[in-house]
Amino acid sequence: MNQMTKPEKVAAMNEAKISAEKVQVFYGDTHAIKDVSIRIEEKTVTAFIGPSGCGKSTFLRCINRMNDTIDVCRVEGNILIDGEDIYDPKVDPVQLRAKVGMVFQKPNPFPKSIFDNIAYGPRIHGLARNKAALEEIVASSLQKAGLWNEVKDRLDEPGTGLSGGQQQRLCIARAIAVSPEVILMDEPCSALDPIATAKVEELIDELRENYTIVIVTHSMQQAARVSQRTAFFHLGNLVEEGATNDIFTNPRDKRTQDYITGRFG
Ligand SMILES: Nc1ncnc2c1ncn2[C@@H]1O[C@H](COP(=O)(O)OP(=O)(O)OP(=O)(O)O)[C@@H](O)[C@H]1O
Repeated sequence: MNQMTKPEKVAAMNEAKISAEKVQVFYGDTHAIKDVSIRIEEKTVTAFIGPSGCGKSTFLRCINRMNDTIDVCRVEGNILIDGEDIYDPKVDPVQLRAKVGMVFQKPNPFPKSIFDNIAYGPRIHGLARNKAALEEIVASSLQKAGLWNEVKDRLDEPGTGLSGGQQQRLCIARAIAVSPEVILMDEPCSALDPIATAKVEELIDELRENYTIVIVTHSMQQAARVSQRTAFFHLGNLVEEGATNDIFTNPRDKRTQDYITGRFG
């Protein structure tokens, strides 16, 4: 009996939160993602790296169907989250994007108060029973994003009045407010100075306790600092994926080695 249960347990521990199989993405005639299969582990930070134009953002956007919003874009293959096909016609993309939140390169707070930036998602998804419950969600989201102490006395002020780094943490808090399971980050620090970058990186490290995080970054130092897994893309192909430390110290493919040693890209 014990012999039966043990392998099952091991399999469960290795279960992927996100599993992509033979994904192809086309923008009209441009074949941007070529036959990409990857398993992304739960409560782990996975970094997507690779030279400009290799398809990192395109593949990231497949994970919450943001590419649906681009007319010429066509996605083929399978992407499962918790074993469920996210491209199934029964899946509502709005619900999917609450479960799979996204943070963009440039902080993009709504032209609303700090409070309303966070309250917006919970309101449209009906997550709070009353005003007190909404206030509780706003406070806890800002706390989780490490911003509460800086903004608790100015919740009625515009989100756009915060510094760039604070705005990015506001956007992370906004993503957290609808209780996502996965957070996609597309170069979240590229518009931030080194101090704000360090704060966001610290936050990413804390968030991985509760969320599965996928981050696109041009900074190999950042990938090395924040991620446990790294995937290297090149010309639309996923060249290799593995433990971050292995990818940076012992890459299997010459293209990865050339990229991480600065020979191209
Ligand atoms: N909206 C779009 N319409 C047409 N082609 C696009 C679109 N977005 C991306 N592409 C093309 O798809 C390919 C992959 O682009 P993508 O932005 O995913 O690469 P990336 O690795 O994220 O690049 P970068 O690091 O420069 O942001 C490129 O050839 C790009 O020109």
